[in-house]
Amino acid sequence: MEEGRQINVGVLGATGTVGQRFVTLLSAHPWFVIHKLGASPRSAGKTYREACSWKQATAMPAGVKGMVVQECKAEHFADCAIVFSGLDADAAGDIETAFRAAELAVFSNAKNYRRDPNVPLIVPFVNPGHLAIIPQQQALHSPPLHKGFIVTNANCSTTGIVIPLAALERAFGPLELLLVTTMQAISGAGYPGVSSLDILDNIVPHIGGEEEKIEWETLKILGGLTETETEGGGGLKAFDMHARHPLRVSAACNRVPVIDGHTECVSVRFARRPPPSPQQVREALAAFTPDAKALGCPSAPRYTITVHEEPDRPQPRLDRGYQDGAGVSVGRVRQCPVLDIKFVVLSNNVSIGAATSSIINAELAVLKGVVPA
Ligand SMILES: NC(=O)C1=CN([C@@H]2O[C@H](COP(=O)(O)OP(=O)(O)OC[C@H]3O[C@@H](n4cnc5c(N)ncnc54)[C@H](OP(=O)(O)O)[C@@H]3O)[C@@H](O)[C@H]2O)C=CC1
Ligand SMILES: N[C@@H](CC(=O)OP(=O)(O)O)C(=O)O
Repeated sequence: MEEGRQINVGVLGATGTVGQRFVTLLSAHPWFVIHKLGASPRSAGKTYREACSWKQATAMPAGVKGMVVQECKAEHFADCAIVFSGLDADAAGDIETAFRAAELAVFSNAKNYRRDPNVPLIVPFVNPGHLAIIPQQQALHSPPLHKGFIVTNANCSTTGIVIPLAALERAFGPLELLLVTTMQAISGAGYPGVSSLDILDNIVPHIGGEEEKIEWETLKILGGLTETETEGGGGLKAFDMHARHPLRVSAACNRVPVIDGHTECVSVRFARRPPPSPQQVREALAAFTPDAKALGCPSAPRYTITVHEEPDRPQPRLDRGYQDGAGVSVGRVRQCPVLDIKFVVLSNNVSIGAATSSIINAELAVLKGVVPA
């Protein structure tokens, strides 16, 4: 990335929970400059200040207050090199496809294209190599210039766990079994989210579709790209989740009365015997240095995984704001009498679970030359 170079970006769904986090982070970004904001037809034509019910702890950035919110039509965003999407999933499918067809680079939080074998599902500290599928996606979906593409990031609960899981696989080889129980914040449901009468003084032991997403997304992210022979003879890359990754996953998801920050209790079994000790696991987690850090992504946190020694950490209220929510916190690493090792993960669902991941994915794409700098 050329020194001092600025890249125009747009934010779709800019008025929502994730969109507001995008706006906050991008307003202070060294490369990306917010050029356009988009939301539903209900908000289009209003200034951002009028359209948005601002829920961030910091003030709305001065530079966006007077910007006029656009309808999410590609022609309004034609002069953006990158578009970040915090769109509601009901709207994201058609809009993101239209933006890709209009030759735009889309970095999406929505679930719609995560399963598509030609769309990378990227957690930036885990599988940036999956950006390699983009030329194939462009050839299929982005004629005539082959410039447009969609990159998705993962479900927020998946993101929180795959970061420590990737660190463990890098140090100790493949994982065989994973059991995870989540305690997910209300902000994960967007704004206005779960009604107060449902969530105060309560726990809701069901989040629609969440367990299935954790179970398959983990395999796509930790799995690899494989070459398959096509009729014409050329090698075609594809995500071959199950064949590549031996892991079996079971997730149980709960909504709890916490505003931000998903807490997850994880137990794992390693394929290699004997398994590592809790102390070896702590050291491997703390030492984990992802490519995003080595390559110099400006939004990568100093510590990807913070390992707590205190017996009562991590906690959402105390740990979700550390490093602006860009890393994950792990604690209570101990022996599991049923599998091998168990621990607790805390991740900020709106930051590393959503907007921060998308932004680092875009930084990686710029540094790797996928998006021209
Ligand atoms: N919250 C979280 O922790 C996480 C969320 N996600 C995903 O990110 C996406 C955004 O989530 P979140 O911010 O929580 O959701 P919100 O409900 O808070 O925001 C949704 C946004 O989508 C816009 N929108 C709704 N309908 C349309 C439409 N027809 N056309 C254009 N824009 C529309 C809304 O605009 P308007 O204000 O005008 O209605 C708003 O800006 C979702 O797909 C979600 O699943 C992923 C990971 C974590
Ligand atoms: N379902 C998550 C947030 C979310 O929107 O996930 P997804 O992007 O996978 O639909 C939660 O409620 O905490």
